[in-house]
Order: sequence, then structure tokens, then C-alpha cells
Amino acid sequence: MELFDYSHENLLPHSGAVFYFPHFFSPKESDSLFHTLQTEVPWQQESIKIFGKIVPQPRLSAFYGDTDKPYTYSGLTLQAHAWSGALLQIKTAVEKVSKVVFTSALLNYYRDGNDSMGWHRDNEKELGYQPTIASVSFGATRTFQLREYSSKQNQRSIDLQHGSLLLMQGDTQHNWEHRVPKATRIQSPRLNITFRVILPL
Ligand SMILES: O=C(O)CCC(=O)C(=O)O
Ligand SMILES: [Fe+2]
Repeated sequence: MELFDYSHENLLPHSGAVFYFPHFFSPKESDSLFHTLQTEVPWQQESIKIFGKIVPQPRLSAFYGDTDKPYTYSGLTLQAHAWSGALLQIKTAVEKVSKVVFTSALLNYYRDGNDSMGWHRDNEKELGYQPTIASVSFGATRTFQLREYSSKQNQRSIDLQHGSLLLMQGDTQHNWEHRVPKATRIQSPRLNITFRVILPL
């Protein structure tokens, strides 16, 4: 874990806080964690209900946590797997910077540039008011976009590279939405982990 070479700048101009740490894990650590998670995680393609229609998600995912309570995400109920050694190692490193003890993590596996995640906010009630969400990326660099939720203006783009950490805090989930668009030129996979605190409701 490396903390000195990040930009302290908030990537958002107002109403939220997003910080990017491009070299959070060293290239060697990142290669090893990527390989471990790629092989050990029971990746699944989940389906979600959008306007009453069942649609397979354009990516694979898995849910981990220290609770046996399932988590509902975009109409999808996920049962938590128990933390693995690799995930605990990442979780501990991320908690030192974010000053938050996370209870769960959603893992996403983008098989290639055809996989994506559409515009959304992580604003489920279980995440609480002003949630801190810590997002770790391994593998192919993919663009992460943010824009104002109400106006759909003021778009920001950031390339999330191998071994990076992105922290979203404060009012970000109220006022901004984010996505990972398709990037059809990309032929290699990307793995993302979003650590969250899930409150008992
Ligand atoms: O893959 C990413 O960088 C974003 C993931 C995300 O937004 C989420 O899991 O809610
Ligand atoms: Fe998200």
C-alpha cells in the first residue's frame, strides 16, 4: 500500500467528494491479488429486474461480507460469501485510508470491454446517510464516469488503473451518479471491488 503519490484533489466540483489513489497497491501486489481473486471468487452472472423485465447483467459479480444477512442491490438479493485472505488483506489496507470499517464488498468482473455498468447511485437505505464507498480496481484500465444526478451535466471521467483506489464520500451518492461504460477496444478483463458499510435496518 502506497499513500504518498496520490492527488489530494477532490475530483468533484461540488456536493460530494471523490479521491483517486492511482498506485494504492504496487504492480507486483496487484498482479498477485488480481490472479488470486480471478481464480478463487465464485463469479456469477446475475440477472436483475428492470421495469419488470429480467435482464442478465453485462458482467459477473460476487458478494462478500461479515454478516449472514443478504443484501438487496438493484432489486437483486445477494447472499454474502465469507471473507477470503486476499479480500481481508485488501479490506485492511483500504480501511486505513478511508477510516471506515467495512462490512461487505460487491465484486464485479468485466470480462472485456463489452461488459459494463450503467448509470446508478449507491444510495440504498442500508448504506446509510453519506456512505463511504471504497473502490479497488485490478486488471484492464476502464473509464469511470460521474455526472450530476439531477441535471445529467458536469460529467467527469477517470481512468481506473491496475492497483488503484477510488474513494467516494459525503454527499456523492445523493448528487452524483456513476457508471463504467462499454469500451469495445478492450479485450482483457477488469476486476473491481467496492467496499461498503451495510447497516442493519
Ligand atoms: O466497476 C466499477 O468501477 C464501479 C462499480 C460500481 O459502481 C458498483 O459496484 O456500484
Ligand atoms: Fe456504484
